Amino acid sequence: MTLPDDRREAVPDPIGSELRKEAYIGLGSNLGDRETYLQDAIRELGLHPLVDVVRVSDIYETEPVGYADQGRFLNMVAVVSTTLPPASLHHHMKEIEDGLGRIRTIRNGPRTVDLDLLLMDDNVLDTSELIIPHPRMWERAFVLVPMRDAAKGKPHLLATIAGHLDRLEGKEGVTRWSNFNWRSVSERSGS
Ligand SMILES: Nc1ncnc2c1ncn2[C@@H]1O[C@H](COP(=O)(O)OP(=O)(O)OP(=O)(O)O)[C@@H](O)[C@H]1O
Ligand SMILES: Nc1nc2c(c(=O)[nH]1)N=C(CO)CN2
Repeated sequence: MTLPDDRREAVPDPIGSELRKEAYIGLGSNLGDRETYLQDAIRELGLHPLVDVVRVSDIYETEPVGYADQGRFLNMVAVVSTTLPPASLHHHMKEIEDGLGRIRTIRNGPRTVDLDLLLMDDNVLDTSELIIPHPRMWERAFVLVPMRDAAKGKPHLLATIAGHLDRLEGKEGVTRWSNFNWRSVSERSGS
């Protein structure tokens, strides 16, 4: 059935695009095979039926911040498109961390893989489990430098990132490590 033009907008979107949001997720690893942990985490993010990985940054090697006596991190940022509410997306991320062997010891300490929910469109949330935007993201060059890659084509967000980066110290501790290798991720998932 075709509707007259003036009625088309009233038809509900069958896949719920009005609920679809873009979420920025920061990933970090400084134990074991760091690059493989990042690739596995990205692959597993996209295995959820309601989560699509739509963009990824390059991978950066970064000096540890907060607790210095640990190895260098690899950090990157992924953007997912999802209809999940924030708490459910966060739950999915925690399951990935646990599945990839993350053991919580000291705050800011070494980890196989850490996933932080940075932004979810313009959502603002402050619960005991989840704060969005992530409360420390704007002061972390290891987040903002890769986020700049993932925010390509989003001028407003890019300007905000650039404003924070201008004021930040420690950017020299963030160096490009490699492209993110989509191919090896899809090879491992058999698609
Ligand atoms: N936006 C968010 N993303 C991820 N975790 C969050 C967020 N907001 C609050 N949290 C909470 O922060 C708690 C500590 O997280 P985590 O163990 O990853 O800390 P950390 O990585 O050592 O330090 P940081 O939080 O500074 O990155 C988690 O239990 C989680 O519930
Ligand atoms: N370079 C770097 N430093 C950190 C990181 C991280 O991902 N990269 N994560 C932390 C806690 O989330 C603390 N310090």
